[in-house]
Amino acid sequence: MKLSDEQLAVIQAPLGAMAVTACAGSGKTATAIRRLIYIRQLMKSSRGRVALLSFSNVAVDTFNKGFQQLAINLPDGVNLKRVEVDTLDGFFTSHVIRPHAHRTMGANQAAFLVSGSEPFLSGFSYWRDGSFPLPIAEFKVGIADGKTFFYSGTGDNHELLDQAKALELVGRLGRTGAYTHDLGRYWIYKTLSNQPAVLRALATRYPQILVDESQDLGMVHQEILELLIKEGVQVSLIGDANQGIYGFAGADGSFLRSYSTREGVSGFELTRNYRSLPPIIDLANALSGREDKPYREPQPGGLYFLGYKDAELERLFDRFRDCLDELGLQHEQAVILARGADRVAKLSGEVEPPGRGVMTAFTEAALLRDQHARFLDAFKLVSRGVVSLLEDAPSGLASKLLGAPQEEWMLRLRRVLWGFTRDADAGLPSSNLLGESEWHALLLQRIRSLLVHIQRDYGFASVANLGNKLSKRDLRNAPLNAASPVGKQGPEIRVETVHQVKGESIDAVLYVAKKAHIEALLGGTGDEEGRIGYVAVTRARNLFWLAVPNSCLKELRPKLVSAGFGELTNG
Ligand SMILES: Nc1ncnc2c1ncn2[C@@H]1O[C@H](COP(=O)(O)OP(=O)(O)OP(=O)(O)O)[C@@H](O)[C@H]1O
Repeated sequence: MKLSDEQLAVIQAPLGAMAVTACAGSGKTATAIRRLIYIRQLMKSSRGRVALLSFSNVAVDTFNKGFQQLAINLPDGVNLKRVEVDTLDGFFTSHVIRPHAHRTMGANQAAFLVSGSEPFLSGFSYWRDGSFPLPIAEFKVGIADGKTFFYSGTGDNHELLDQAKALELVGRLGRTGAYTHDLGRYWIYKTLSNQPAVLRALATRYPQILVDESQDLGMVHQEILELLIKEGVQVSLIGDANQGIYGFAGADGSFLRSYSTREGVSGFELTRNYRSLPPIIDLANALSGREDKPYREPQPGGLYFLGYKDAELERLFDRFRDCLDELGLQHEQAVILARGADRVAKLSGEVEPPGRGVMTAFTEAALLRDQHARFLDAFKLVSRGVVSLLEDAPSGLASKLLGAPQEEWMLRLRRVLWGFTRDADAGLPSSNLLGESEWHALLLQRIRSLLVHIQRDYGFASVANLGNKLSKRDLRNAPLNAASPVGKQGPEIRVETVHQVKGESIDAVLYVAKKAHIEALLGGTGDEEGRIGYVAVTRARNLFWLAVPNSCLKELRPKLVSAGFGELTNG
């Protein structure tokens, strides 16, 4: 790969804090990895480490793969052991929460993550006059002028909580050692603020931190980074403010936008889009007001719109598949996008997991594993299911298994449950099997032997009414993954929300939109709905199809044509 001058300028800049504003498809991944290695080279024999932090495990995997490839050819002198890639939450969990937060929380054991569904959390609900109690898992944390506050809801729909009441609940939960995802950030901030030695040690160990996708940094993450900056850490931000689509979660992109104007921070730009064909970049430029340049030469593909109605989605998908075949694009390299999870479920004709109670957990886990390769979600369900079959499991066991257990026996048990979840041949049976006869019989047999193993090695007996709990009464004698008789078949191309494909490059995108989404897309990146449209458009390498409801086709046609879309007529 021949790096551009802009990419090289970022990679080879002298040591120091930087703000890199980059367009979609500009090779942030390749640039960030090389910068990471270059920083470590500049640090010479210093013992300090460099961390590259991002938001998703997928991004971390991509960075790690790229890093491994480059690392092979590096001279021995580069100290690659002192280079780390992690998610922001993963990084702060291992360096702050797990080893140190319990002291600030007042807990007598290491902190552990709870998902929100644990029964014991019902004792930590926030009671409001004349309304339902708010579960503590719905508490969100903000920071203004260095003071933390608790709220619930999102965006304009948020509700500031009674701070004294909320703080009492958070503190009481903290004393048990438990924290929810959102409260984790609160405890990181509190731990670093209240234990200066921990902050100092972290800053000494990681004098250089790069944050990718930094438009998604929320208020609390920003304040955590500010603490490190004050302590001398050089923080570099890389991101694209036009792709900020987590405003509802408190990330408004302002940290990235203003960072380059700070004293001591150098600003850089990446303005060449390596991903998309020129017509797609023209639209992205028009939406964002940028003038990014294409790298690829024109070739068949581009931007098109067509009408659809919900009753005829199959026809829409057929046409899309035909077009992929004509262009020689693989169906696996294409995606169908929708705005929300409900819509995704409808478009993909998703199969409802059959069963009740613990059986639903196992059937859903098998479907998640086999239909979506969502192993972690499947593991969570299997863990909860299995723990609910144990007579005398310690309280919070399922949550501890999902978090980061420290006790050796729990780590072993977690490995056993992971093995059971992943292995369709010896563990959780395949969802291709007939539900009532084959799948259920195998599940029962394997769960029984798993429980025997757990009793022998860990001392937990299983519940008495196992047969009842694992009843097959809701299973049909059809493959578990077969649609119910009234259900639809799926489109055979993966269907995702726009948020799920953030960061990806995809050959062909079909965005099945509603009128409001199209208007927002055409309105540009000034607001979050517009940025969501922008993210959808800029995932596409060769082809972007916008499916427009027939009911508003006439009204939107002129705007779409003037934005550069070609129309695909019916027939
Ligand atoms: N110098 C280069 N020459 C050729 N291809 C490049 C170069 N730099 C990056 N690319 C390619 O550009 C594509 C897009 O890169 P990448 O996915 O890192 O974009 P990104 O900046 O993260 O985009 P987004 O923010 O939209 O997700 C990748 O296929 C990558 O291999």
